[in-house]
Amino acid sequence: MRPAITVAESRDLDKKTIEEIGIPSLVLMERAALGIYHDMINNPDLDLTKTLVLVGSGNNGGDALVVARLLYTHDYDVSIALVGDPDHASEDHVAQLKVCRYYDIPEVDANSDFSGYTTIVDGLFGSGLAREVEGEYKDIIDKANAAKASIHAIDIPSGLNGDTGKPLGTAIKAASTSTIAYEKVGMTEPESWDYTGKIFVDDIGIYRGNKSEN
Ligand SMILES: NC(=O)C1=CN([C@@H]2O[C@H](COP(=O)(O)OP(=O)(O)OC[C@H]3O[C@@H](n4cnc5c(N)ncnc54)[C@H](O)[C@@H]3O)[C@@H](O)[C@H]2O)[C@H](O)CC1
Ligand SMILES: [K+]
Repeated sequence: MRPAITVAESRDLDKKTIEEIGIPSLVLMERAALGIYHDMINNPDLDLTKTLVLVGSGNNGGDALVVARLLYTHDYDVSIALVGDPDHASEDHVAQLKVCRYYDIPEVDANSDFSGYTTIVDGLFGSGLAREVEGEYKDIIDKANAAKASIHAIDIPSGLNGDTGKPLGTAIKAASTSTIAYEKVGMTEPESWDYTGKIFVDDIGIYRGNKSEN
C-alpha cells in the first residue's frame, strides 16, 4: 500500500515532476482525468445518467474540465458549471476550457438547480485550498451536498483540509474521491471518510522516489 503524503508534499511532487523530471503539467492533467474517468465509469455506485461537473478556476478545475470532455466524447449526458473568476483561471484551466468549448459541451450557471442531476463531479479546489470556504463557494458546496446526486470528488473533497481531514468552513460530502498519486494524510483520519467516501488512488507518474511504490 502506498504511503499517505501531505498537501505540501503533493504540490512539491507536482512541481518536481513538471520542472525537474520534465513531464508537462497538461500531460499530468490528462493522465489524472483519465484515471478519474475510469474510476467513475467502473464505479457501480455512481449513476452517470445525468452528470454536472463543478469547475473551479485552478488545476483542480482543469482536471474536472478534462473529465467532462471524456464523458462527453463517450456519449454521456454531461454539463459544466464554471465557478470563480475566469480572469484568475490557471493556464492549464484556460487551455482545457478551450478544448471543452471546441466540443460545445453544455455550460450551465452554477446558481441553477442541481436537482435534475444523478452525479455531481467536484472540481472546485483540491490541494490549492488556502483558506476558509465562504460566499459563493460555500453556497455551491452546501447546495451540492443537499442535492440527491452522488458526488465524486477530484483529488480532495473541496473544502476539506487534506492534512487534517477536517472541513474549512464547509466541505463536499463525496460518495467517492479520486485522489492523485497518493492518499493525503488527512484521508487516514476516520472522521474524513464522511467527506471522502470511497477513495481511489490514481497513479499518474508522480512518485516520491523515481519509481512507483505499488
Ligand atoms: N500539474 C499539476 O500541478 C497537477 C495538479 N493536479 C490538480 O491540480 C490541483 C491543484 O491545482 P491548483 O491550481 O494549485 O489549486 P486548486 O485548483 O486546488 O485551487 C485553485 C483555486 O482555488 C482558489 N481557492 C483556494 N482556496 C479557496 C477558498 N477557500 N475559497 C475560494 N477560492 C479558493 C485558489 O485561489 C485557486 O485559484 C490538484 O488538487 C489536482 O487536482 C493534477 O491532478 C495533476 C497535475
Ligand atoms: K475537489
